[in-house]
Amino acid sequence: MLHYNIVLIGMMGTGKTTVGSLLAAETGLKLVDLDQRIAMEAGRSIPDIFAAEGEAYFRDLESAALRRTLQEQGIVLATGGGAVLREENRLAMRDGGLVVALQATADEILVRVGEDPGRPLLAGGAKERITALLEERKDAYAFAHLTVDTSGKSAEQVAAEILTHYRGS
Ligand SMILES: Nc1ncnc2c1ncn2[C@@H]1O[C@H](COP(=O)(O)OP(=O)(O)OP(=O)(O)O)[C@@H](O)[C@H]1O
Ligand SMILES: O=C(O)C1=C[C@@H](O)[C@@H](O)[C@H](O)C1
Ligand SMILES: [Mg+2]
Repeated sequence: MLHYNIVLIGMMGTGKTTVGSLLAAETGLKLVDLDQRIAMEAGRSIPDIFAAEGEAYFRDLESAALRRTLQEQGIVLATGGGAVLREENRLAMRDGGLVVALQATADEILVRVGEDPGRPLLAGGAKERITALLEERKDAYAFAHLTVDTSGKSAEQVAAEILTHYRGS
């Protein structure tokens, strides 16, 4: 098999954690959620890190955690929505596993995440922020080996689609 790890990328609310957990259950790979790992290692929540230290500090923690995590084998890695922003991260992901981008429309993302205060980058108008971030980041998500449109599909359908590719890769 060419790729052992599966790396899920995509905007907030595209289903990385949900689909990642289904993939882990189906394959026996271990689910690692990068946001959860960063928060656990820092001993505080992601909104707290953003508020106290700023986004650049969070991105440094994220890059370091990503690099370390990708040294593991046999994982499904659900990354944070902005983990693709740095080129070094994109290269590490492509080297580290089958990179799958999950896509959804801004309207669908809004329904899924609501006005969640746990997502600092959506503060001050979730719909506008989601639309702007999707536009800003569309090139950054395009490096994936596989892109799956999740609109109108259940998380189970999305996971099944990914597994077909994973098993054939
Ligand atoms: N294919 C889907 N169809 C409908 N709802 C979904 C789908 N996938 C996930 N969801 C729901 O959308 C919400 C967000 O999903 P999830 O937390 O998995 O996204 P995420 O990509 O991990 O977001 P974040 O980047 O913020 O961690 C959850 O309530 C989840 O149940
Ligand atoms: O899209 C983003 O930039 C983010 C997404 C979340 O997963 C977290 O990593 C954090 O809230 C930043
Ligand atoms: Mg998640």
